[in-house]
Amino acid sequence: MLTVTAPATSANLGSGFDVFGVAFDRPLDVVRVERAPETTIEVSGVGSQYIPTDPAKNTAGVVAQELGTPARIVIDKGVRPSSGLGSSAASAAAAAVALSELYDTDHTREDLVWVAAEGEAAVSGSAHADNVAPAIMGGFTVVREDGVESVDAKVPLVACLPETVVSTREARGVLPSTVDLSTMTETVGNAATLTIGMHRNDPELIGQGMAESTVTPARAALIDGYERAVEAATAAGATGVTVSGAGPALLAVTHQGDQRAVAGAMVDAFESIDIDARTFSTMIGSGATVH
Ligand SMILES: Nc1ncnc2c1ncn2[C@@H]1O[C@H](COP(=O)(O)OP(=O)(O)O)[C@@H](O)[C@H]1O
Ligand SMILES: N[C@@H](CCOP(=O)(O)O)C(=O)O
Repeated sequence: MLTVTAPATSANLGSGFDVFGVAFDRPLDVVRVERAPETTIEVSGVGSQYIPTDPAKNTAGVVAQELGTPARIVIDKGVRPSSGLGSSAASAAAAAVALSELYDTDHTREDLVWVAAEGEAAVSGSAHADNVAPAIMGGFTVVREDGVESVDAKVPLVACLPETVVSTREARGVLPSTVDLSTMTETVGNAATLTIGMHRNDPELIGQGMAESTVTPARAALIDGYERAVEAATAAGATGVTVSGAGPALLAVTHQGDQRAVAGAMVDAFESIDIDARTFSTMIGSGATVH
């Protein structure tokens, strides 16, 4: 079978709601495909009991439908579902690259971003592409309606995943529908600062540019221990901390050498209120890889 891996990703980075994303080095989903008369899905791995095998409800199955590439699709989940680490996107991204390769379609990686986003639409109710873009293209990505830009940034990150579940669909439901002008100006300034930081591989600028005051507080309210974990990570040297995607994971940016301290501080903060948490220390990584 043809094997493709796609990584966990973190979307939004605070100031880039539905626009910014970064690829991790790990964890990864492994997707194997072979041609078949009709699409079937098998799922194993982390949280697989919560993932539908009906192709119409699984992001990888929706991708097969969109591409017109029926296949037996075998998914080994490394990215826990409903984590804020792009679990549904990792499968969609890996499936898009695998099926395109299997059927030798002439899609570019950017084309496949929009195909994989249809898989996301099927599970979250909106075709946001900010997880599938880095999962397919790697690096730091910027998604607009008419294109995807990517920067091969190298910056240390720590993701902290508490043992709670927040679905993207639920976390989109708590968002305000409007922002005022001064908030918009502040957010544009922060997003631009973050983008310059990515170009310079500068954790200070990226951390400052992650600040955001509309989406982040609404989502933080769904995560027990959020403020405590942010304070602990900041005291341990994180240059910025925000909600990863729709949560419940948190994303911290650090200087080289500070990841271990920041990871430990966040785990301790959650454990102090009896919530288990695990961390992933990673650099910004590559996108989907054919093996
Ligand atoms: N291949 C898949 N991998 C993970 N989740 C999937 C997949 N296909 C469908 N889902 C569904 O998507 C939801 C998880 O997606 P989402 O809430 O966006 O979380 P995440 O932030 O981890 O992507 C769950 O309801 C899950 O059952
Ligand atoms: N922009 C989306 C990103 C959702 O990411 P996920 O990893 O939680 O699926 C949003 O903020 O809703």
